[in-house]
Order: sequence, then C-alpha cells, then structure tokens
Amino acid sequence: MNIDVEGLSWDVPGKSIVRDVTFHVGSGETVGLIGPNGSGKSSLLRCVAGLRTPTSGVVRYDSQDIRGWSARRIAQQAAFVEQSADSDSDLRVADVVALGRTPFRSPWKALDRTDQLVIDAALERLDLTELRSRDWKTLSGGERQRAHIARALAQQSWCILLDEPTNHLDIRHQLDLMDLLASTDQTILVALHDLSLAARHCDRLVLMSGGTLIADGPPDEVLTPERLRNVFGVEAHIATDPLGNLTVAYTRAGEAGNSLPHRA
Ligand SMILES: Nc1ncnc2c1ncn2[C@@H]1O[C@H](COP(=O)(O)OP(=O)(O)OP(=O)(O)O)[C@@H](O)[C@H]1O
Repeated sequence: MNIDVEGLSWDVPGKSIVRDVTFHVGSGETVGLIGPNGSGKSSLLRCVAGLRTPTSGVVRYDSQDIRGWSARRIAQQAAFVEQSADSDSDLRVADVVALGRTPFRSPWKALDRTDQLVIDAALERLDLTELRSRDWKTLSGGERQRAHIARALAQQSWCILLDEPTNHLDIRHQLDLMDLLASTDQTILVALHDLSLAARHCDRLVLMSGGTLIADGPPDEVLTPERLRNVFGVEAHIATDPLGNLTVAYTRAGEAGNSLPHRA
C-alpha cells in the first residue's frame, strides 16, 4: 500500500504543530521518521493513522483520501503502534495480541483457526510464545512493547505505523524488530530516535524539525553533519562500520574533540 501525505498541517488553538508536510511512502518501503523532541513526529503519525484530522492537506492510502473513513476501515489498511507501552488491563498477553484480529471479525464471533494461527505466528515473531498466558500487568516495559507490536502484526494490515517502537527494547530486540520491519513486504513508517538504527534499517528517512519537513531521502543523503548540527545541535561523525552499515556518533555542538563521541 502506498501512503501519500500532501500539504498536511495540524494546528491546536494558537499553535501550528505540523506545517505543510508532503512525502510519499511506497508500497513495501520502510521509511524512518526522525527529528528532535517536539518536532511533530507523533502528531504527524497520528494524522497518517487517521486518529487526528489534519487542519489542511490530505492523507491518501493507495490514492484514496482517508478523511471520513471509519476506524475499522482504516484498521484494515494500517496498524498503529503508539509510543507508550503503558496500559493497564486484566488481559493475558495472547488476548492483547488477539485484539489485532478485531478489524476482520464480528465482535460476537469467537476466534477461528486462522485467527489463532496468525496470533501464534505474531507471538513467535516477537519472542513472546512463552509469555502468552501471562497477565498483562506482570510484563516488563519491553515485553509490553513487543506485545503491542505483535498485536499490530496480527492485524495483517498493508501498512504498520510505529511511534518509537524501540524505546523500551534491549539492543538485541531492537535489532530483531528493525530486521523484521525491514524484511516484511508491508509498508512501514516508523518514528525513531536512534539515528544509527534508522540509517541501518530504513530505505529512506524523513527528517522533521519544528513541525516542518527538513529532508527526505536515503539515509546517507539525509544524515549530513550540517543538517544534524542545525536540527539537533550536535557535531555528528558519520561513518561506515566494518559491516558496511552507516553509523552516527555525536558530541554536543562546540565540543567536538573534547570528549568521546556518543553513539546515536
Ligand atoms: N494537543 C496538543 N496541544 C498542544 N500542544 C500539543 C498537542 N499535541 C502535541 N503538542 C505539541 O506539539 C509538539 C509536537 O509534539 P509531538 O508529540 O508530535 O512531537 P514528537 O516529534 O513526536 O516528539 P517526541 O520525540 O518527544 O516524541 C510538542 O511541542 C507538543 O508539546
């Protein structure tokens, strides 16, 4: 499924949060949304997920304007993994993942064999099979985050929108998730803070700052020291590691050479 965002703006009273943003996500592409805190990534993702109505501009799924679509119709096309993994419920892990099947079922119908197979596969992909019967309340932050991602996989939508899905994950689960997103033929739009992870696993990056789109292109074109200085206020050291992956290390602007760089 293609996603087109055209001239999208979203305002709250007295403040413009997202301003005139236009970009395209091609079918099967993995596009990373990057930018500083407060640059508008979550707000933009929520508009793309149909959870916010843009003040102006349009979101299209496969050339169709989604304005006015029901939540169910949107959910059949796009799954959304929100930023916070905190939610309280009396459900078990498998029940939470089963919620991903909701857009395809009548509410009164029991899960059928296909639903069960899809749920089992999603649990397996997110390394959660052993936790399937655990009470949701007993899970760690990273386990909850993986369960939310498994729910999105179980939704079997054409597209998955994810808001900082790695923020609670340990480094191996971060790599597993990014490999999964990069390898699926679903269309992926994912907000990330880890620039090396974004560079390594995304086909393209969309860089936001102050609610506007600053750059859109392949990681090695978007991630330039000058842009990262202007947008994040850091001195970036961009290199290729022995495995051929782009890595971004950084120091605060003005400190280059004074201390060891931090890995992004
Ligand atoms: N409903 C709202 N009312 C007022 N301001 C809002 C509202 N929603 C978002 N904002 C503001 O809009 C700006 C962009 O927020 P948003 O959550 O989209 O940023 P972000 O790029 O996702 O940030 P982060 O990296 O911290 O998650 C922030 O300054 C935020 O405080």
